[in-house]
Amino acid sequence: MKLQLALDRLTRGESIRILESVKQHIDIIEIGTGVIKEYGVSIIKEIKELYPGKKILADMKICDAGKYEAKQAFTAGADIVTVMGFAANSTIKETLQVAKEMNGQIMIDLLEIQSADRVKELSSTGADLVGLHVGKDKQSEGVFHTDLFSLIEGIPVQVAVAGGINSKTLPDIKQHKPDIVIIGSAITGQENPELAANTIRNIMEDR
Ligand SMILES: O=C([C@H](O)CO)[C@H](O)[C@H](O)COP(=O)(O)O
Repeated sequence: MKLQLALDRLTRGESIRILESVKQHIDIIEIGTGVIKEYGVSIIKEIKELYPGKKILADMKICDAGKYEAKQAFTAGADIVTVMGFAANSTIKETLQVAKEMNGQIMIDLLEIQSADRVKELSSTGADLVGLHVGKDKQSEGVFHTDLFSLIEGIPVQVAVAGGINSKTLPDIKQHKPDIVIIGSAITGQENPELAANTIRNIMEDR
């Protein structure tokens, strides 16, 4: 199980300060959609250069012009790029093709996808990594719940989970053995991000 740190709603300086304090606890650095919108894809390049040993996920949330946007992120140094599960199959396929050519990976964000049939269809296009995700705005109605795992039951995909996950909800989520746990605010929004990341890592590792 890998820990992905989501850098959202942060400045470049805040992102790097937090990364410096938590780097030993995390496996994947997610550069949030808003951060990419603020600084452009050059922030992907900058963070990859600072942390060459970490996988970088660019949360591009691609929903159209798949080839062009996936290329932008992979060229800048992303290892994984997100594409929305509601995008047209042609968009999904184009991004998967770019990932193959550029030795990267696509994570399909299942935000607001409610049908397992759609996940099956995505899997049949070649997608092998999906994200079960409760969006920031919807978290006021409830954060990530393990019920969401039913969407991928029996479908041969790796799974990431995201949406307000914290040290209290993680133990239950862990029982479902997700491949990647994505955590943002429960680390970046804390007074002591290093302590928060360490606590989360300890839960993941049963320490
Ligand atoms: O993808 C995300 C969201 O859509 C905001 O852009 C977050 O990175 C993801 O939800 C994890 O962040 P937290 O919910 O703060 O843990």
